[in-house]
Amino acid sequence: MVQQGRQACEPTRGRSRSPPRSRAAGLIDAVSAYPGFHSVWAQDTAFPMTERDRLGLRGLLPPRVMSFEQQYERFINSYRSLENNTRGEPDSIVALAKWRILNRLHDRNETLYYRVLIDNIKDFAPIIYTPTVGLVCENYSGLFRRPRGMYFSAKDKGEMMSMIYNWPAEKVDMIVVTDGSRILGLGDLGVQGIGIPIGKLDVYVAAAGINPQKVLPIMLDVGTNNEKLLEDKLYLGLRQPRLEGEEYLAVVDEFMEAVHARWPKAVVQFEDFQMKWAFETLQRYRNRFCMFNDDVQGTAGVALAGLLGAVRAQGRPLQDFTNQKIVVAGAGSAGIGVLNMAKQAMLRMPGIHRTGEGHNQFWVLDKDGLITKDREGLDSAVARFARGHGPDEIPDLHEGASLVEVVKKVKPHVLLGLSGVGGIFNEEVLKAMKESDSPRPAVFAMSNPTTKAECTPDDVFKHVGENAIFASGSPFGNISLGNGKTGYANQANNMYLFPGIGLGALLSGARHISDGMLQAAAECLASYITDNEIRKGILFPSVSSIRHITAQVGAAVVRAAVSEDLAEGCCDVGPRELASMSELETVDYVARKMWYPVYSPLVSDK
Ligand SMILES: NC(=O)C1=CN([C@@H]2O[C@H](COP(=O)(O)OP(=O)(O)OC[C@H]3O[C@@H](n4cnc5c(N)ncnc54)[C@H](O)[C@@H]3O)[C@@H](O)[C@H]2O)C=CC1
Ligand SMILES: CC(=O)C(=O)O
Ligand SMILES: [Mg+2]
Repeated sequence: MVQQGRQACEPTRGRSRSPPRSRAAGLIDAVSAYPGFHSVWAQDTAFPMTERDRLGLRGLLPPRVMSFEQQYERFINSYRSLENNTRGEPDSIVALAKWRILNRLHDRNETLYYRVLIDNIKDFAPIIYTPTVGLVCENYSGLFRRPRGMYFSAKDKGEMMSMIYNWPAEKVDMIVVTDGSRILGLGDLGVQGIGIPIGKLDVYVAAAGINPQKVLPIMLDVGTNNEKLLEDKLYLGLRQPRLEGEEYLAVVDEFMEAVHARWPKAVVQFEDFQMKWAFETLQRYRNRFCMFNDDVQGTAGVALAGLLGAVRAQGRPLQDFTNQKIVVAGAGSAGIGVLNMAKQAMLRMPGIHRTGEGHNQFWVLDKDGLITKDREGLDSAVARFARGHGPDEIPDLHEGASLVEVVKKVKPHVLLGLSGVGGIFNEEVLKAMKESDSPRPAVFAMSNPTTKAECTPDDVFKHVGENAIFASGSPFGNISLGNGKTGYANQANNMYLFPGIGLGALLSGARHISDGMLQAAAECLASYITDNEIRKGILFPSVSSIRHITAQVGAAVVRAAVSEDLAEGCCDVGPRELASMSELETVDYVARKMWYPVYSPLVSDK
């Protein structure tokens, strides 16, 4: 019997990942056959003597057997020394050094890596996720040492159905796939975008307790339009312009069919696709496969939770959401996703049926300014939110009006940025927000990574005032406002939701991921924060509680799937058992399903 980690579901026994059952010269063969193998089963100096004998490792390790705790402490000490030794160096150098040390740990001992990550998620999320993951993607070809995940390229057309069986693990539960076309706010990074699925799946392991042997990061390399990368001698991707139209869709179709054929129950998360493909693929696959688009749907839920928090912070009842004036800078996949979900939420509020679909509390800007009905060639997804003219339109703003003009005239309750452009909430814009009609003006600078944030918390508390509420996509530190007061720098990132959406979808065995499941996830996050925290300006819980939050969100998603009759169950728990669970029992069930990293005997006598 082979084990690693602790999880209620049976651990994966992959083909080449299966550890040897007797004296294992085979261990070495397997290590060379697949580079990920070693780190999955490795315990390094913690291998007990009995296992060293059985695995043929006696003499290949120093004689002293260390405990897991000692290895853990040794790593944390090295990490802290690195922090001390790099103090004063440029941020990017320090961040990459930290990423390297963590990545090396991952490559040699996955169990220790994930334990360190889970226990220190607040410290390490900014390294394995935003903002450092952005820097890693920008430099990926140069940083490359060993592969993680799978790569399907335009040249693999017709081969994907057999290629998918090259992945050595027998079972895969969670897949994050990108085509690298819009990596954070950094644009087209081609094959180098693989860093994003890797980072998102590390968050899945840490937050949702998905067994790392059952996750699969995937890059669909359909070329790149990034000239700098095409000219870079080290660039690891296809050197050709991006496929477009039917040629592009044929690649994604073939990939989705291949995944579904091998792992019909796997949840597929689409990540960082440029807007046109984000929406097109979502519509194309969402009723056929268990998939979702994190940028469109995960972000929307997190933003909605923040918007509802901003209403509560004003001391207003939630129904007052329908009267909130919201200015959104960015009409891309994330911005439009947020607007759609916020609009749906408004339409569900009591009283709104009077005005219905025509009710428009949003002012949306893109790179050409305010979007009005005068704009030519508007995409239908955006047109829904275009402002009109006439006596009902107060204030009357012209097509293409600038952000500062819009903020000055609208006096919004919330200013939300998903533009991918750093610094556009400048001093003039923030000073205009001071005149907001809200007693707690809210500014959400949600673009990533940090360099692309529309503003910083310092700017907000300085120019908008101490009553302001701030949230950003990448982490910032809180601000001391003097007199013992704190300006809270909330992190409004889809990491609060996607792990719970994925885990809930998986455990419910849902055929697809419905709007109701996504809405349940958002409402669960929104209700997580207490009134007392909200009054202080805290809209989102600490990242340190992410595993707890994810259990709650996951359970909310399971229950929604059950109530919509979409759940088919998972492992040995069927839909009837899921339906019979109370709310608390569902949370408990979801939490018990989470994998937790501990060493287990690799070889037992059975
Ligand atoms: N905090 C979070 O959880 C998330 C943050 N994001 C961030 O949101 C940003 C945008 O992502 P997508 O919508 O997918 O990109 P996108 O490329 O689809 O859309 C960007 C939009 O911003 C507009 N824009 C550009 N310059 C502008 C300006 N000066 N003023 C107003 N609008 C401007 C563009 O015209 C476009 O409509 C990225 O930085 C991404 O990292 C995305 C998903 C989740
Ligand atoms: C957080 C995220 O998904 C993004 O910035 O694209
Ligand atoms: Mg994303």
